Amino acid sequence: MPMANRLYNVLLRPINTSGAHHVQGPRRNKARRALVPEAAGGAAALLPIVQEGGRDAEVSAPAWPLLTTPPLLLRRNVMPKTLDGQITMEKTPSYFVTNEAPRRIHSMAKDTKLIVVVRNPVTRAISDYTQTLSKKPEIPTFEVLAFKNRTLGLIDASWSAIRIGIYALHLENWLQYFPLSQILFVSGERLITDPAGEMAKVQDFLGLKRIVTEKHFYFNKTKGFPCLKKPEDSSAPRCLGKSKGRTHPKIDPDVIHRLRKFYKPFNVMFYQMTGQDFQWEQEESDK
Ligand SMILES: Nc1ncnc2c1ncn2[C@@H]1O[C@H](COP(=O)(O)OS(=O)(=O)O)[C@@H](OP(=O)(O)O)[C@H]1O
Repeated sequence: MPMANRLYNVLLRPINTSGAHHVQGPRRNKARRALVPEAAGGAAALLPIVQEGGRDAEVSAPAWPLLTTPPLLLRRNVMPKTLDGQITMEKTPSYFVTNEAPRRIHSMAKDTKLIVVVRNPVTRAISDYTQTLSKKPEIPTFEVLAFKNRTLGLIDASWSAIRIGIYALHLENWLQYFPLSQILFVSGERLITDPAGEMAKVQDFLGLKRIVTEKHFYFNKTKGFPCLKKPEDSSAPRCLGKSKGRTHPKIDPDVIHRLRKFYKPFNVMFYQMTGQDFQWEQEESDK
């Protein structure tokens, strides 16, 4: 591995339900670490930090799982060594909702920085469902899965697509081990409307130079999302893959309304816990 003033090893393992990035160093007492759980909010959209950072700062992106293979054999043993001034990132979507993840990560590296990408939990649930539907077209409709008893309006909070969006519940678990100051919450909505703005926050949080800026993005009309501009040494601009930014099925507005009501108290709790208002109540419609 080449020596460099700044070198980021990024461990990526997208699953699309929630995600995490881990930044760790070789001599553990000195090197920087960050771990980033997210909740199907678009963690992959943070990749420009790796891609562009890599161009200026030698980034390598091997794919290593971290916590998903039990026991956590402390993956740092298999993660690449990181030198002082380097950052190793790890992204495993299920971290945020895995009960034992905070304790394990804390025992491995308590100075790990966490980045959580969150979006409106109603949209997140539909996105999650859309992803499953693409792999298993025979599953029941969203409207059927969302309820324990539709007549009574009883939401099925045990369905993972719904449960993952109860962010306050999951965050409580993380706060037993990590202070809020060690966690950055990225808005999945702003990641789409203002990718450079969210990226600036991420870079500041990680103590990086703002390498990824507005000049790196453009809005791709065909994709319907921001994409990275064509790099000088490449022929094609880079959008995220086909599995990111799928068209969602049309969901019964009444079901959307009930889900919004269901999530509201949890969202409010989440805003209070994080000190950030994500304004999910103000959105008029979901995709
Ligand atoms: N730039 C850009 N391009 C495409 N998609 C974008 C982008 N920024 C955010 N998003 C949103 O990311 C959503 C998918 O995120 P995931 O959580 O599945 O990503 S990951 O699996 O954790 O990497 C994906 O959700 P869906 O629209 O439901 O597919 C997008 O809304």
